[in-house]
Amino acid sequence: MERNLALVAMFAALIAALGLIPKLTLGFGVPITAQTMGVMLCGTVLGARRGALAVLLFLALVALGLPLLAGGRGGLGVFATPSVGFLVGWPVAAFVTGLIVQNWRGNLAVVSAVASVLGGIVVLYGFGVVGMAFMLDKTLAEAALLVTAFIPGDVLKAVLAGGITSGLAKARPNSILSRG
Ligand SMILES: O=C(O)CCCC[C@@H]1SC[C@@H]2NC(=O)N[C@@H]21
Repeated sequence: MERNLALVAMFAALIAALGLIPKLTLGFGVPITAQTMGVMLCGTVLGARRGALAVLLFLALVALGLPLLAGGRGGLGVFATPSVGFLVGWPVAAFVTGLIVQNWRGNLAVVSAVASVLGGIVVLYGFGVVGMAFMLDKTLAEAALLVTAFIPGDVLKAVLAGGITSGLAKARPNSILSRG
């Protein structure tokens, strides 16, 4: 129990730490950020439930005003930006990513990378597109076209998440809760 809580807090802190890497804000107001890789890692390492909880804890701290989003942003205002769909989708992305890793045996690096693509890109972009269409007053098709700008970076993050998860499993097998 205490160990679960500590790991959830540690991964919320990991997402915050990845926010120290400078973001690149695109013309339509949603940044390219390394924090998405933290969301993927929450799922691949902690599994569905604990991974989603870590992301929810991170978002709760952001909502309370802590400047933990890349570029030092925080507060309820960030949920009224074109990023809102992605932010709402982050816990779901971690959950789906974790669910896939928990249920799919096979090479951990490959499974984690593929799970990160499915949860952290396919599912997450669904939320992101709806949020962007709403906030930017665009059609779903127009918003979907805009998010393609994130694909190369996010695929790279998914591959990195796979490698990091597999490396962690070799160094500290007990830390991989998704394969418990
Ligand atoms: O910091 C924010 O405003 C939230 C950012 C949400 C960014 C989304 S997550 C998926 C896609 N990949 C990125 O690198 N950025 C977007």
